[in-house]
Amino acid sequence: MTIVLGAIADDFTGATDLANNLVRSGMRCLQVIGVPGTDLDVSEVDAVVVALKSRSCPADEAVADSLAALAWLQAQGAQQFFFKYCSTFDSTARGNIGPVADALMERLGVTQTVMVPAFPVNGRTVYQGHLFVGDRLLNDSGMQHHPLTPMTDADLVRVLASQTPHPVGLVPRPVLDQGAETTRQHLAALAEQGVRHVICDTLDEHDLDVLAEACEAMPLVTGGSGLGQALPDRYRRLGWLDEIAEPGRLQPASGSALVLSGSCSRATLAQVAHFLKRHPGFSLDPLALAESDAQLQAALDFARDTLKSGGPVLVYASADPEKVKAAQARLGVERAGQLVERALGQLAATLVSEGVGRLVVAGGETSGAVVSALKLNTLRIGEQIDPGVPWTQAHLESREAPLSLALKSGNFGGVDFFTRAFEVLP
Ligand SMILES: Nc1ncnc2c1ncn2[C@@H]1O[C@H](COP(=O)(O)OP(=O)(O)OP(=O)(O)O)[C@@H](O)[C@H]1O
Ligand SMILES: O=C(O)[C@@H](O)C(=O)CO
Repeated sequence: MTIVLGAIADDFTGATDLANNLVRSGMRCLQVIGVPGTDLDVSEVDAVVVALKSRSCPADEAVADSLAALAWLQAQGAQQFFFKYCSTFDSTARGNIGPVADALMERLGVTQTVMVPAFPVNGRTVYQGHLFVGDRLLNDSGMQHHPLTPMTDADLVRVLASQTPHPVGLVPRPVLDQGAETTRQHLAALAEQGVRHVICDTLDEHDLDVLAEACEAMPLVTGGSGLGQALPDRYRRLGWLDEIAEPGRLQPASGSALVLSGSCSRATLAQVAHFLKRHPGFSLDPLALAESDAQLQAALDFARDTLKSGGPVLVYASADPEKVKAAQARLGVERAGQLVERALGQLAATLVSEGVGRLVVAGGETSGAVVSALKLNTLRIGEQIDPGVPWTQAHLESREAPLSLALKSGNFGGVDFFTRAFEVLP
C-alpha cells in the first residue's frame, strides 16, 4: 500500500490543522512528529502529515528538515506532496516559505507550484494577492506584533519575492471565477514566462475547489489547511481514493486537565482572559525564568495543587505586545521564546507523568516544544473542537491510557476555547 498525499508542515499546530481537514474530508490520515523511521506502518492510511518545527529556525535548517521529510514521504509512494505553512503566511526575514518551496521543487524536479494560504472558514482570504484576516489586512490583524514572525506586509507576492530568487506570479479572482480549465491555462501561461511560485487569490470554499482541480496534476502544492479541505474530493474523482473514510473515534479520555499557553496572539489573549474568570491560572514571565528556576518550581507547585481537583488549570506566558517587546528587549527575541518554550515543555513532561491526561496547548512553537518534551511520535486525529483544532491522541510509554492532546494554533478558536475543549472531549 502506498499513500496518496504526503504533507510537510512547518509547525505542529499547522500539521494538526491540515490533518484535521483531511480527515474531515474523508481521508485516513496520520500525523507524525518529525521524520519517522523506516519501520512506521502506513498501510492503513491515505495521507501522512510530517510535523516539523521549521517555521522560524534558520532557513538552511528548515530546508534540510523539509528535504528529509520529503525523502521519507517519497519512499511511502505519495502521489502528491503538500508543503503546509500558516494561513497568515508566517515568515521570518529569510523565509522560510520561499527557501523550503524552492528546495522541494528542485528535489521533485518541478518548475511550478501554487501558494494557497487561505482558510476561509477561519477568516483568512486572499484578494489581489493581499492576505486578509477577517476584515483586516494581515499587517493590521495583530500579526504585525507576532513575537517571532511579525507580518508587516499583506502583499504576499511582495513578501514571497523577498524570499526567493525566482519570479512570483498571481492567480487573480476573475481567473478563478472562470473555472479550473481557465485557471490551468493561466498557470501554464505564467510557467512559460518562468514564473515558479504562484500566489492564489481565494475568497471561499468554491475557489478552493477550483484550485484543487486546477493543480491536481502538480506534484507539489503549498498552502494552508483550506486547500487540504478540497483535495480529497479531487483524489476520489481521480480514482486515487476509493471511498469517504469515516473519522476514527478516539478512546475515552482520562486524567486531569491542563492548559499550557505560549501564544501571544489576539485570539489566545482573549481565551486566557476568559478562562481566568472561571478557573485558576499561573502566569510565567520570561524575565523571571531567566533569573532562576524559582518561578518554574512555583508554577509546578501551583499546578500540582490545583490539579488535585482534576482541573482545568492554566499555565501561560501569553502577554500583550508591550510586555513581549519589553522581555525581548532585555533577553533577545530568541532567548525570550526559548525560555518560555523550555519551561512549558518541562511542565508538560512532569505533569503528564504525574497524571495529566487531557492537555490543551496554545501556540505552534509552544506545541512543538511541548510535544518534543513529551517525546510523542504519532498523533491520531479525533473530534474537532473549533475549525482547525481537533482533539488528538498519542501513546506514551509512561501511561497506559492514551494522552488526549489538543494543539491550538495561536489565532484559532472561540473565546471559550480553553473551557469548551474539555466539554466536547468524550
Ligand atoms: N511573554 C512572552 N515574552 C516573549 N516571548 C514570549 C512570551 N510568551 C510567549 N513567548 C514566545 O512567543 C512565541 C509564540 O509563538 P507560538 O507559535 O507558540 O504562538 P502563535 O504564533 O500564537 O501560534 P501559531 O504559530 O500556532 O499561530 C513562542 O516562541 C513563545 O515562547
Ligand atoms: O494555518 C494556520 O493558520 C495554522 O494551521 C498554523 O499554521 C498556525 O501555526
